[in-house]
Amino acid sequence: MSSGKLIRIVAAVIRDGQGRVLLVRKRGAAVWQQPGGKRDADDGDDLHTLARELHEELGCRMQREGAQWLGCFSAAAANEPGHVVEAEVYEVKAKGPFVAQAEIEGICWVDPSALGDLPIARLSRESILPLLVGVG
Ligand SMILES: Nc1nc2c([nH]c(=O)n2[C@H]2C[C@H](O)[C@@H](COP(=O)(O)OP(=O)(O)OP(=O)(O)O)O2)c(=O)[nH]1
Repeated sequence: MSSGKLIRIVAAVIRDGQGRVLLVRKRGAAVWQQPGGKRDADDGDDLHTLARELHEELGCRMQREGAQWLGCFSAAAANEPGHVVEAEVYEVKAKGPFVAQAEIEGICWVDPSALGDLPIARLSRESILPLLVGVG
């Protein structure tokens, strides 16, 4: 993808026992997206970024063991017009409860095969959630 400024993030797929996927909506944002975010200078690696972001957003503890890299995907960024988001995406397990923290307005669990007309960021709707249909 060539247009726009690039925002690099690390994003998480967290699933429940029924295969539903956890999405978050940031305060003031219109669309649902994967938990995660930009790397900090102090982060040792992608899983460190993810564990920090998941704790900040959801108050949960991520397990590094068993994390599975799903790929690197790009789309028009949801909350920053004119920017492109590029995400390293990992499926991870985390110990809940999952509770929306300050910067998060809400959380929801979606069935990737039945998204309906829920407003979902393009990266998730077009690249990440389709990978998960009928898997696990
Ligand atoms: N975290 C995340 N961001 C996404 C996804 N899809 C998507 O377009 N984005 C966009 C939203 C924002 O424009 C940008 C990431 O910003 P962010 O707000 O999540 O990152 P952050 O928490 O580290 O940001 P900041 O508050 O420190 O600026 O990428 C997604 O699935 N997860």
